[in-house]
Amino acid sequence: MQKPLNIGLIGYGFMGRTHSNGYKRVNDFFPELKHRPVLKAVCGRSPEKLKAFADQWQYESTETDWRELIKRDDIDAIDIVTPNNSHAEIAIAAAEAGKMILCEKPLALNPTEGEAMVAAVEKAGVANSVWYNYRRVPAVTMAKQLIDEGRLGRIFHYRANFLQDWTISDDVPQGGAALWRLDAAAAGSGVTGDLLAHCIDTAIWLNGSISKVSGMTETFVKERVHTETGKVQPVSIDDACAFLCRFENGSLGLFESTRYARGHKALYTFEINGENASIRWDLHDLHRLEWFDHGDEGKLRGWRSIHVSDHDGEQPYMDRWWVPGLNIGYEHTFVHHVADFLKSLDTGETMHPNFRDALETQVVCDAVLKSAAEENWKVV
Ligand SMILES: NC(=O)C1=CN([C@@H]2O[C@H](COP(=O)(O)OP(=O)(O)OC[C@H]3O[C@@H](n4cnc5c(N)ncnc54)[C@H](OP(=O)(O)O)[C@@H]3O)[C@@H](O)[C@H]2O)C=CC1
Ligand SMILES: O=C1CO[C@H](CO)[C@@H](O)[C@@H]1O
Repeated sequence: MQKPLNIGLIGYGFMGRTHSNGYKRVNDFFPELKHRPVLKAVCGRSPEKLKAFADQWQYESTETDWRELIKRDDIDAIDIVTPNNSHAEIAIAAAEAGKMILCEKPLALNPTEGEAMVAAVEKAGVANSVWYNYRRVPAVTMAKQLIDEGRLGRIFHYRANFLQDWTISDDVPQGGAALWRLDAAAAGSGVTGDLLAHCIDTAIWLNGSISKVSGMTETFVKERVHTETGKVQPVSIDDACAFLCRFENGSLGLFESTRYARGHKALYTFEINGENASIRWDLHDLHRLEWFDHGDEGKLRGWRSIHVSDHDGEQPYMDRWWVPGLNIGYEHTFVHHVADFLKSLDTGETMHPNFRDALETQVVCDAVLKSAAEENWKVV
């Protein structure tokens, strides 16, 4: 008999759906887990949309004020899937109420908020995690295993991109419920916190801490209509950001993100070059890990395309799904995240990435933005 873990979800948009799907699916595919999420309550400010979501996803109850949700004795874990400017206030209140917390990325608007969040969860001793979900694409997890096994040897280069094209038109407004990502007050930053944060989280996980950065940003469309005021207002988020960095292990990094790469909707790629081998991964072909091994016999040496889908027990997560060779997708990364969170509760092991890990990413984002503004290198 599994122990119920009563979830209070705050926000019911894009991530509200991916997380709810994760909670519903997890025990079917990870039956050994000792906890079972229960969709106890969902919270949002628009009662009608909230009710429709609760009915569709079978939440037991709704709340229109997150403070009321946090006060409830029948909620064990608070899941924060609201815009970035509300993460800190909700998380700190939830920690003070002794709730476990799963928070969406980026952790906060800035490192000051992030530090207060880390202090709150660590003081309260509550389980916490941040949904940097791309770590749990099986091919990305396998890249981590190959690196940790020392197969790449000394690492020289890390490069990553996250490219989109949805804000190219001047007609896209900023702010309000749908377009909060273009409003610095709600989002904190543009592509740096929204997209590069994913690349930085993966990079720190795979290649260790970043010690110095030098960034540049651009805001291509300088003014947009604000959906709430109806007025044309300056745009203060970064539309594009690129940065160079040094990792503590001596390797060099090159990162780029933009919402102005025509033709790209959500292309996340990374490549790592080591002394003995290289790895390449692309979100649009997420099962595939490209692998070059200099130790291969000379005449057969070349890039291998490994389809990470074998359930012989050696490729991460895949033994939980279908027969070898069949694919899973984006949504499964959230199922894996929930599974690993529940496993951490079962075993007492620390879940990663947690608030402290996400603070490290937040600090790098902040240093990149400061470096771009001041046109100099920043020590992280
Ligand atoms: N891990 C990943 O890959 C991804 C992460 N994200 C992150 O997830 C978070 C949410 O993004 P997304 O789901 O796309 O956002 P959406 O705009 O789709 O949804 C936001 C939700 O938050 C609710 N909300 C806003 N303010 C409050 C409030 N004060 N109290 C209660 N509910 C509130 C809104 O409902 P209402 O208006 O009714 O209050 C809405 O349901 C962000 O931090 C984002 O960065 C997003 C996409 C992918
Ligand atoms: O991974 C992601 C994909 O793009 C979204 C924006 O469009 C991001 O918010 C998100 O974190």
